[in-house]
Amino acid sequence: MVLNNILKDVRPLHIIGNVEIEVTGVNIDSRRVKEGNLFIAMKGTQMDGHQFIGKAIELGARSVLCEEIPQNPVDGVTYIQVTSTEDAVGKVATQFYGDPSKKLKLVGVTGTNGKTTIATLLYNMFRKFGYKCGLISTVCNYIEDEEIPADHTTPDPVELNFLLHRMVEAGCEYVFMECSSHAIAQKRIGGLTFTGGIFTNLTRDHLDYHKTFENYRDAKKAFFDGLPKTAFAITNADDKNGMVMVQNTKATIKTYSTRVMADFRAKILECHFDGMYLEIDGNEIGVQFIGKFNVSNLLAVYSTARMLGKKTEDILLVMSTLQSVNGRLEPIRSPEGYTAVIDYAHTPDALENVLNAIHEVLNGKGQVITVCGAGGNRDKGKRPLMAQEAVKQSDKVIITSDNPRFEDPQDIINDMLAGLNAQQMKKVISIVDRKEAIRTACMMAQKGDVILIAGKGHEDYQEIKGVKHHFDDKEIVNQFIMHN
Ligand SMILES: CC(=O)N[C@H]1[C@@H](OP(=O)(O)OP(=O)(O)OC[C@H]2O[C@@H](n3ccc(=O)[nH]c3=O)[C@H](O)[C@@H]2O)O[C@H](CO)[C@@H](O)[C@@H]1O[C@H](C)C(=O)N[C@@H](C)C(=O)N[C@H](CCC(=O)O)C(=O)O
Ligand SMILES: Nc1ncnc2c1ncn2[C@@H]1O[C@H](COP(=O)(O)OP(=O)(O)OP(=O)(O)O)[C@@H](O)[C@H]1O
Ligand SMILES: N[C@H](CCC[C@H](N)C(=O)O)C(=O)O
Ligand SMILES: [Mg+2]
Repeated sequence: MVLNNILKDVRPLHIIGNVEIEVTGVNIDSRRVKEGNLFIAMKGTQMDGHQFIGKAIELGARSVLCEEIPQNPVDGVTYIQVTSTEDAVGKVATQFYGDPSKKLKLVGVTGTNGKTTIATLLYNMFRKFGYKCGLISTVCNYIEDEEIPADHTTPDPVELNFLLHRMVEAGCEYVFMECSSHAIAQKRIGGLTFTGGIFTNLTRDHLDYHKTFENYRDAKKAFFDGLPKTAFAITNADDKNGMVMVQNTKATIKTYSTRVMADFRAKILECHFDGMYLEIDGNEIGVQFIGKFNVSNLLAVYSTARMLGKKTEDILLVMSTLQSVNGRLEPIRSPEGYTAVIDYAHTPDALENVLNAIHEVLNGKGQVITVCGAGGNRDKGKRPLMAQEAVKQSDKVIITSDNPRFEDPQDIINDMLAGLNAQQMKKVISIVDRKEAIRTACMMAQKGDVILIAGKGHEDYQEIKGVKHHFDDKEIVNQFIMHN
């Protein structure tokens, strides 16, 4: 593609060189540059991409998009200077890949918890309707049946547009994607055209990155501010920030709620270990999910399907066949009669909700043993709060490691323990080795008890000092259950 065409939506401050050259690819990482690529220099949180311009040219970049043109420009290389490469990158990637989001019905999901659940359930539902679909999520990306491993919840703009382009080529009509707050703040979704957006909820997370709750909220809100008039914005009226999210959007606003008046409503009629009976918009339906928060998730799915033109009866029929998403409230029954539940809860709010869900079903008939930790190099403020939530609704708590990343695992555990008083500490033991912690929980559990293993869900690794070691909560539980 010709460079000038890729630059259609950006406003260059200054250009050196020829813009009529052919571009073979767009790249934000010098290490991946190939002959004829356009290299975009991004100012990151760790490094400044401008320092890699020379390296990118050595590897074959023939054009460079940057905020500062280097002092000694190389002959034969085209330099385009813009005010913000972060602003430009999405627009450039979109053009390079033929504006794929315009050829798809793209729906984005944002909020602290529930994004993966909702996006995955929508993808499963629309495939059951018979459409070709794509999914962009924390667990894995999909182009129809093809699995593409995910590094991030939301990929960088180049990878994202490449994925969407491949989805167009594969004939996909609908794509459901998670929009993380990092991705919105870093404009990874810049240049995309959304058919609709969904807001789940807002509780504390990622304050290490966003610094204040208000910044975090505004990052999420920016997604709705950017939706076009033709799109829909579906928001959770039960969340304190539900209406804040959509107050400046141009899109058509729809609300969902399990508590107050809203466009789409649901309530729980009955609740068992195998599922719930719900009333959605006046219709009764059995679903294979437990937990109040899953009613909100299912309602968000229902509202979206309605906004995408599907009929109530068709939606409910498919909804009753949907099953829990990998690592989200996934039960494993032991022969001794206790149940281990694997869940990805890694925020105080998610822990509270998942424990609520367990108690709703347990109904006082067994003990709850919780195994949890907190991730390293992430929001430290949530650690004591997570320990408090675990203790509040458990009979025993084993505090252990999650992904320590570059921190000392014992320091993270100490941060968690610092949230507890002497009385609460009586319920708690700490075991740094996560495998040992899970084994201990399995040994403690009696018939009728529930072990909650929280924080890692679908993850099949433990990240220690930059290395991902194979580690799968589900695999480990199954091992101990077999050998007991
Ligand atoms: C804090 C954060 O979001 N960081 C992301 C950001 O990295 P960064 O800004 O720190 O980049 P950097 O390392 O400083 O490098 C700056 C630029 O120089 C380039 N570079 C760097 C080195 C080199 O040799 N050559 C080169 O060209 C880089 O490609 C980059 O363009 O941009 C990078 C490229 O897109 C991402 O890989 C990186 O994700 C890091 C690994 C990360 O852990 N991100 C997490 C926190 C994240 O984004 N999580 C959210 C989900 C959170 C949730 O909701 O739960 C997600 O969407 O996954
Ligand atoms: N609507 C909800 N409200 C509160 N908690 C929820 C909700 N949905 C799911 N959870 C809890 O949060 C955990 C993560 O759910 P999910 O993976 O769907 O969220 P996410 O928004 O994709 O998270 P991430 O930001 O890590 O990608 C689940 O394991 C569950 O414990
Ligand atoms: N997307 C989240 C996932 C957290 C999962 C938890 N296991 C942890 O490592 O903290 C993050 O990167 O913060
Ligand atoms: Mg997710």
